[in-house]
Amino acid sequence: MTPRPVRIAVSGLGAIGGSLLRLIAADDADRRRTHGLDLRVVAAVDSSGAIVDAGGIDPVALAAHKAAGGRAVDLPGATVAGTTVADVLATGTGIDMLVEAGPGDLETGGAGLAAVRAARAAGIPVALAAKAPLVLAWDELTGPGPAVGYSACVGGALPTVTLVRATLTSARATRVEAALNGTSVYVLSLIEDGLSPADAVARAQATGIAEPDPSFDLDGWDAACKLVILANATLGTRARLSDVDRTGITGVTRDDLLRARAAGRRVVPLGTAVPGADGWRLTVAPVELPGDHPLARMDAEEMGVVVHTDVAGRLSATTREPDAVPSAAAVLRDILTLARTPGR
Ligand SMILES: NC(=O)C1=CN([C@@H]2O[C@H](COP(=O)(O)OP(=O)(O)OC[C@H]3O[C@@H](n4cnc5c(N)ncnc54)[C@H](O)[C@@H]3O)[C@@H](O)[C@H]2O)C=CC1
Ligand SMILES: N[C@@H](CC=O)C(=O)O
Repeated sequence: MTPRPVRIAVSGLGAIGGSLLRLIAADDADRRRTHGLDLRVVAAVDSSGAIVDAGGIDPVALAAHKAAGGRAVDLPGATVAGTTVADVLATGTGIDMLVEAGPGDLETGGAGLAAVRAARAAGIPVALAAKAPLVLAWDELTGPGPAVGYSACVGGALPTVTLVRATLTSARATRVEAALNGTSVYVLSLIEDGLSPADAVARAQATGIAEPDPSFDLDGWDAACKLVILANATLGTRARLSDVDRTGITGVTRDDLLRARAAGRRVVPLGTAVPGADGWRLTVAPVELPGDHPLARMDAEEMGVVVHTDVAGRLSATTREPDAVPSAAAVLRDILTLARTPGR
């Protein structure tokens, strides 16, 4: 059977967008036969503006152009189409799916939330890497209308929401623990190894996992976003960012890390959800865990989640992600899932 075309607009062409372009380019004939889809990038947006090509933009050329520091609007042969996803949609270029992988704006949702809204208003499903739109507009984006995939928003390639939901089908969570900010795990580990905090952050940025403004990671905002999304998706609650009691990792010293290690313990940047009389209590903070805790055994490049339940035991899962590629793979997973959803 001929693979069905899926025409994709990618907004945000950095670590995630660039990795996704390469994964799409690597989607060879064998893989297309397996999943039955022919992924084509027909629009791309970065901070310079938007480009469209109904016949398909070469993902390898665009990824290489961006990696070399180029702007999307300067891609040779590209047709410029304004500056936003709404501008792209107005050109009438057929778009089947939006990938939103631009920067997060936790105040207003910024261009990311506007892009998601424009796509959904046009009947187009969205695969999100950016968390801010979901955190700010959970009910809207998970309510009626085109589907929104957000696998990459909750721990890279770890299918966190799927695993926790499946576990809680027949059980109640008594406590959820999530170490889902890879940058914080990595930075603490490098500091423990003797690097200065500044050098550790620079190394995290070089891998592509850190946010452009590292305070988003180090001050616990990213972990708080992930905890809010996980709680809303799996715990039957409607949490907001302001519900999270948040402490970042900047106060943790090498001495703290070594003292914990010498006592057989480990300092882990942890998001925690605990049921209380008034609903779920959500906390993000560096926590000293006993050495045999599943999240204390993670290495520098791992993230993980642990769900303690009443009758289904203790689920724990981790993922090792040295760069942004696994998160881009999670976006690709959402693209394929959304495109194969009946009714599309
Ligand atoms: N890097 C990672 O490992 C992961 C990142 N994310 C999220 O994915 C998003 C992208 O992350 P990265 O690729 O690491 O960031 P990045 O900083 O490497 O890339 C951001 C891209 O967005 C573009 N951009 C800026 N303003 C824009 C606008 N108004 N419209 C469209 N594009 C615009 C920039 O030109 C750049 O191409 C962020 O929201 C991040 O939180 C999610 C999972 C993992
Ligand atoms: N900055 C984030 C990237 C993924 O969401 C992290 O460090 O985990």
